[in-house]
Amino acid sequence: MTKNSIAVIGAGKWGQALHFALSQKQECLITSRTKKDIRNFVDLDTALNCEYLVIAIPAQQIKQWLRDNFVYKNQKILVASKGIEASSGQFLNEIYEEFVPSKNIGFISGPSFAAEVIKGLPAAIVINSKSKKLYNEFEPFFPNFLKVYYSKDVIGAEVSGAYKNVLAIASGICAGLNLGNNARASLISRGLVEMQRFGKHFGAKKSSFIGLSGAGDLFLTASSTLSRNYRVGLGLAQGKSIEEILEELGEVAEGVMTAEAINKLSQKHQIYTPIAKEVKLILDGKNPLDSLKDLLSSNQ
Ligand SMILES: NC(=O)C1=CN([C@@H]2O[C@H](COP(=O)(O)OP(=O)(O)OC[C@H]3O[C@@H](n4cnc5c(N)ncnc54)[C@H](OP(=O)(O)O)[C@@H]3O)[C@@H](O)[C@H]2O)C=CC1
Ligand SMILES: O=C(CO)COP(=O)(O)O
Repeated sequence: MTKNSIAVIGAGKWGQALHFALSQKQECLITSRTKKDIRNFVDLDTALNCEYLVIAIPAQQIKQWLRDNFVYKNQKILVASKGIEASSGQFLNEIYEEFVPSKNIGFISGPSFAAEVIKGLPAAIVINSKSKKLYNEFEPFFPNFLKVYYSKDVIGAEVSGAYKNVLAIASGICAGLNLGNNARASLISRGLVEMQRFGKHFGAKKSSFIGLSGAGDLFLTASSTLSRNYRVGLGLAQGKSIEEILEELGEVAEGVMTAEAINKLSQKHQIYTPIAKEVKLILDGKNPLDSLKDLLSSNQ
């Protein structure tokens, strides 16, 4: 293993933005499934030899990717994905811990559109890890335009990052149906309470939901057309099928599969998650306006 070296794995939108950011103060390698014309693009074996890895592969693909490709050599890992595996209902920290000890794993959270990070615009993010040492080692790699905070609340960050994508779909639907700003603000703030309730069940700290990881990322994603998940919601409001929307998008919208994961977990653990439930019903074909009426009307 090459000491003090860093690589990004997954050269999609977020992987490329993180690679840009992490290349400001030192050399940062990057690799991906598909070979790309990016500076310092290397093969996977070279990347896996780095001491520090940042992995930006969509949540639904992580387990298989780790099984097929990952070789643990005591690397320290930052997980950049935001989602919950739908087939198993497993959180990403549970999946990663089968391959890497938890002291070597951290999660990036907070409001951070790749399109802005790759322009060097300022943002604040959080590294969430059981190990403060891991944060101390990763933090100096980040450029000045990214302020990096530390939190121990791995599950709080994971639930926030994943859940806000589902709520962004709901918010996009509300906007697309022209139900007004009042309705959308109600939905977002009730969504914040809903994701906090869900997270609390799995041991998340309440404070994570009012900070950058929770409210910060939710407000960002649920109010901007830069968000893919929000745009999925706009498409659903126009009556497009989810297949058509995802085809047009050509990038991952984690909220789609995470809605399924949350519904699975809510049923199993009896957690009240009405917005995630309606998003899943809409994805399965329910009329979006009927759903929003069911969520927002006083006589329901
Ligand atoms: N975009 C953003 O603003 C942010 C995204 N995130 C999160 O980061 C994660 C990645 O998102 P993003 O980069 O934007 O998504 P993109 O759709 O832009 O890219 C996803 C990348 O994942 C790779 N990939 C897909 N399937 C596999 C697989 N089976 N095995 C290996 N690699 C695979 C692809 O690599 P290849 O091209 O080489 O085939 C693809 O480029 C998501 O969880 C997202 O929620 C988090 C914060 C911000
Ligand atoms: O997580 C994000 C910003 O923090 C990106 O959101 P989208 O995946 O909806 O574009």
